[in-house]
Amino acid sequence: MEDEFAWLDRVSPRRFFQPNVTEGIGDDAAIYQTSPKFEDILCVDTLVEGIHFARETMLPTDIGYKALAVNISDVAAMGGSPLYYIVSAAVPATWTEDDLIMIYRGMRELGDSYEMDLLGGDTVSTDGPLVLSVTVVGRTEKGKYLTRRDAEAGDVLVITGPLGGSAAGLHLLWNQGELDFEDEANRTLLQYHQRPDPQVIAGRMFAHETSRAAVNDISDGLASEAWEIAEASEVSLHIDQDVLPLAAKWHPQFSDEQALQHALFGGEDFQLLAALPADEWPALEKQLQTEGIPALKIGTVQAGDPAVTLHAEGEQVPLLKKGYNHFSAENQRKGSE
Ligand SMILES: Nc1ncnc2c1ncn2[C@@H]1O[C@H](COP(=O)(O)OP(=O)(O)OP(=O)(O)O)[C@@H](O)[C@H]1O
Ligand SMILES: Cc1ncc(C[n+]2csc(CCOP(=O)(O)O)c2C)c(N)n1
Ligand SMILES: [Mg+2]
Ligand SMILES: [Mg+2]
Ligand SMILES: [Mg+2]
Repeated sequence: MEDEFAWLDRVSPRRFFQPNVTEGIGDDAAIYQTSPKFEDILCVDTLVEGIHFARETMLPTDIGYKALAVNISDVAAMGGSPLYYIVSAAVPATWTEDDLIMIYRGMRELGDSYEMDLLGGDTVSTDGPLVLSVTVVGRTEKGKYLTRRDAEAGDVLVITGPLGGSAAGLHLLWNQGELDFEDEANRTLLQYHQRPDPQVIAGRMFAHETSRAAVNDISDGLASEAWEIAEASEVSLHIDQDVLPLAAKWHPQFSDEQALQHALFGGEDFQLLAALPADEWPALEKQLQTEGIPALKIGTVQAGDPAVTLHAEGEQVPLLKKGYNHFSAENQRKGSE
């Protein structure tokens, strides 16, 4: 298999039996209406040992925290609040009962902060790696959910915070023999990788404080997620390289070019990327700042065939639709080592 999604189209149902489904396969999460006031949000993401984490890169508490965080991030990208979660764990003999308790402690730490309830799950043994699959249910007010389809020419393109921190943190973990965990600059990058902060408040603001917004969370890298908005909305996105908030910009270990590559293609940052009407941005920016969210305008939306262009020093370069692909030759090799 070379592509994560080519086959999906062939198995996607062409119609729904249930009349209350409003969004099926295709966005960050599914949406179905459950009451006159609300729509429910449903999503699942999986973390696999050796692919998403390793014993060397994450404590059991971090693994649990991140397994839930990546799902809350998809709820945030739909403009909702997370409510419930269930967990499927495939556990090899190399992981102890204490490890599992710590994984659940990490999940609970984050879940409690959102007043989410753990409602169930499933546990099986495996002779493969540890696999954790978390399903989250969230909710948003009727008609208020956000898709990737609503970007229009003239919009501003906004990001909720620094990019590339997760990839830089992972790079430190793998490549820095004696990593100084007391160093503040290192700790910041490790935190981005090990305990990403899903942008629920920002997602709620995009849903409620704009007349329209197209939103995606950054799991596979800015380039890849920008392309998803460009394709779903049939617009051309223009990103200004000089204003991109690079998480590793001031870290002595990374060159500016490395920090940029991590931001564009690294992934797992879990910031929200949003396109919204330009005249609504100044007021929203102030509201986001009041909440302590360092959101920034990083570009614009223009009419044209789906494309993403990076502007730097008077030059424009097309940004490749490159991001983390589970089935690329590179990642296949890594997985089988
Ligand atoms: N195996 C699958 N079966 C059915 N639908 C799937 C499957 N894998 C993905 N999807 C659907 O495809 C869409 C895109 O999934 P994808 O996992 O890329 O979204 P995401 O969670 O935003 O990204 P990431 O997994 O990188 O965090 C979603 O609507 C998802 O429900
Ligand atoms: C040990 C280890 N090696 C590599 C990575 C990097 N990584 C794994 S999956 C992924 C993209 C998001 O996945 P998904 O599309 O499933 O959300 C990235 C950037 C990691 N986190 N840990
Ligand atoms: Mg997503
Ligand atoms: Mg997913
Ligand atoms: Mg996801």
